[in-house]
Amino acid sequence: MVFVSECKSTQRSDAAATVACIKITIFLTIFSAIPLATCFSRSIITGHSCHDLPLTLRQKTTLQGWVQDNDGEWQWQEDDAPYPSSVATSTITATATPTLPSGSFRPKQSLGQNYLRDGNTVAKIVRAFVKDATETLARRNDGGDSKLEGSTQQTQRPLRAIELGPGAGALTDVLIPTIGITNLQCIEIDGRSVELLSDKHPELTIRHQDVLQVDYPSLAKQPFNNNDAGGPLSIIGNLPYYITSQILFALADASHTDSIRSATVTMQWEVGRRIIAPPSCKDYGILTVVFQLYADCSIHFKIPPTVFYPKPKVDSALLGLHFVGPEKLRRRLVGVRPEDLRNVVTSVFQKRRKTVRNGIRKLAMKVLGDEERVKLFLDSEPLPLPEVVKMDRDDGDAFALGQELPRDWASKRPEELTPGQFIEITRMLYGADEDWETCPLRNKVWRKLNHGSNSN
Ligand SMILES: C[S@@+](CC[C@H](N)C(=O)[O-])C[C@H]1O[C@@H](n2cnc3c(N)ncnc32)[C@H](O)[C@@H]1O
Repeated sequence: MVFVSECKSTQRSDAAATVACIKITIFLTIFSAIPLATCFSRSIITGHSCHDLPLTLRQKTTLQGWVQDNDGEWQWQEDDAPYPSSVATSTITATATPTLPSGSFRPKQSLGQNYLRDGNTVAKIVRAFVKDATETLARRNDGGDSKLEGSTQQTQRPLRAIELGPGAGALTDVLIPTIGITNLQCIEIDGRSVELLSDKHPELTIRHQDVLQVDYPSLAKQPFNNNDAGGPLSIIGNLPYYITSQILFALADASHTDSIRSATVTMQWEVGRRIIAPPSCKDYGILTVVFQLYADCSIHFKIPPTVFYPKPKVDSALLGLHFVGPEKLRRRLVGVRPEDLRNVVTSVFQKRRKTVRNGIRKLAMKVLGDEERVKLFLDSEPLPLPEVVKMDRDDGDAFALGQELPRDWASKRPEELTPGQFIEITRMLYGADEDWETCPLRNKVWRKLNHGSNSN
């Protein structure tokens, strides 16, 4: 358009010049549309977002990653896209589900408050939650009557649900008649929501608390009602996206004690893609390695911005995470300590464009102490697989099938290695507990040290 108006401003009467001008305009229009069209068609075919577009053509996001603080402790730096400003209230119809109390209840962007306003989506999320929670119990083959690690209590009920961030109760209102009010507890930081929900559902237990400070193992031991003796929890939540990764890492840690069995949670679409990414994909990273090791993960469905108030600029996903639990996790880790694995994956993914050799060198120096030993480690052949992994591999277990390291493992890029292969690298660098069946799984490995209770 700019080009056309410039052409007009010359006011040339020469017809040939005008025709040339129009041709150039058409050419430029087509030319500038090619990258967008390519990206659009590729995203339809592959489902991938257009990460490789220049920043001018896509939304700018903050960078993610692990950063080491002054104490040498790794901290996860959130990468979730900043929340866009609220859409004008006038564009939201009065029939939205649920309605927020008029006047006083303005969504707080700082708390990631994007409320569900579509009854169908609410119903789909609750259905997916019930499916995840019951399937996980069935997968473990124990009908839910298992003991929590470190507890003598038996669970009586298969479903004890925790809703994270209930807000004005869009999900809560449907969960209560579905699973029963005494089988549900909510955790919410916003006092306005706590008051609103307490008025609406006086019998509901709502914990006025920061979700990042929840001590899941002790929550799992507490009975929810008179017929309950405590037991594993099933999580549901339309999460506040600004702390998605931190919430998920806390759940992974809680699965060490079998305190959490399943999680059915919304998240930014791109974060969901990272969790389910296959190796050699640009979405593959720390979240992938951790959650494909700790859980069976799937995306239930994509959620458009239009079902939220205010509308976020990003698409969302509903994910189902079925935690494998301490027994299977120990079998997969074969004596490797999760904290050692964390050090390895955070080191190499900090330098994801470099080879594993370059990404792990500094950590190897810290662990092994001298250059010679580091060189030996980096040049060494993979260890023979532990017997239990061979057995699982022979049984066709998908995780074990991907565990063997290639001989040139050190010259691979981090995203080319499977979660099982990261376990093998960690075993080579740190060694592993011989008695893998009882190897300790600490309370805090993936979550931040200042989150949750101080026990470890
Ligand atoms: C995306 S909204 C979901 C609200 C409601 N469940 C819905 O779907 O309409 C996220 C909710 O999490 C709450 N929240 C945000 N940060 C929190 C935190 N650190 N601890 C507990 N709740 C938090 C917000 O106040 C809000 O109610």
